[in-house]
Amino acid sequence: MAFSTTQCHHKAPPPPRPLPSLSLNPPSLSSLSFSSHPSHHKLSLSNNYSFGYGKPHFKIRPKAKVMCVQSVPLKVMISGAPASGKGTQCELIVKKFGLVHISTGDLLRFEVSAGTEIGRKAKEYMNAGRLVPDDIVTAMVTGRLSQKDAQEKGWLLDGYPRSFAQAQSLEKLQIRPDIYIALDVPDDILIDRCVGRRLDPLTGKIYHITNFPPENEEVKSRLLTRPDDTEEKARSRLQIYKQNVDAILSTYISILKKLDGNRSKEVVFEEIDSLLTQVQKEKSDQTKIGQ
Ligand SMILES: Nc1ncnc2c1ncn2[C@@H]1O[C@H](COP(=O)(O)OP(=O)(O)OP(=O)(O)O)[C@@H](O)[C@H]1O
Ligand SMILES: Nc1ncnc2c1ncn2[C@@H]1O[C@H](COP(=O)(O)O)[C@@H](O)[C@H]1O
Repeated sequence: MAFSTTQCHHKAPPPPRPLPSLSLNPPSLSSLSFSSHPSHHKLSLSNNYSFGYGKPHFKIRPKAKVMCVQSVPLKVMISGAPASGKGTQCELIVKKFGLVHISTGDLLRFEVSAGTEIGRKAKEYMNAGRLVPDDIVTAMVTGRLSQKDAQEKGWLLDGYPRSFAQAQSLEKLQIRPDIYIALDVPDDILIDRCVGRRLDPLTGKIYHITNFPPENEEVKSRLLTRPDDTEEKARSRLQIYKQNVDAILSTYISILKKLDGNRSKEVVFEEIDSLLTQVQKEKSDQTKIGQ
């Protein structure tokens, strides 16, 4: 099959709200206003209410609290080497759980294609398959996590943290996921997945020339290749991943779930689905107990 070799700077369409006010300074904790306290999820009628004029002749004394239990937003981190299938699983997770997908790679590609100051700084690192400096990425992620949609619907962080320092930045802001999913895939498979990866700039869908070929000629004709998906750059990204992974995992060891990512995407998703459903249930049970 002949595939387009056009290079792209987009893995997905631009984020719902572009980030024009991205600053290189991370927002302070107070401006992030993360709150998952159970009391914020209930409406309590604890007062007595009287109706009528003069001496009240009708009084309501609700004995029970009236509660409005909302589903508790999930906070998920997904990690793994380049091309381990994070983006592919995120498409499926978002469809089922409605979380806000925050991919640092996508955010950076958006900045690059928009020609912003951040994009100009990030481009040389990305094209060389190196990590973009922490201060740039951390400001971008914390800014996005603090937006209303992510706080209300829950979030799915993909591609961050990628270094111990990045993990510590989130810890300092008390931003912790409920679960940390790590996809494990052998090196030779990762390289093949990188080199064969193609992206649809229109839908953001991720394809592979042999594993997931496009549905028709129209889609095929518009597929793009990421500039950092050459074998050489993929190997460099993999090496950087290996240098950092243990230190990052140590931060999330208590909530770490390691999964075999070298199975069909449907089978991998089945396992993720069951883990997230379990976490969601535990969170919602805890909220009910807290009320
Ligand atoms: N379970 C799977 N089996 C076979 N191929 C897969 C599987 N999951 C994803 N792929 C393919 O592997 C390639 C990389 O997938 P994807 O973009 O989801 O990885 P990623 O972890 O998000 O990568 P990166 O960190 O480099 O952005 C794509 O071409 C995708 O179609
Ligand atoms: N968390 C990150 N820290 C530094 N650099 C990053 C981070 N996330 C993404 N990048 C850069 O973007 C490319 C592509 O990322 P993908 O997650 O593979 O889409 C990556 O190689 C870094 O240069």
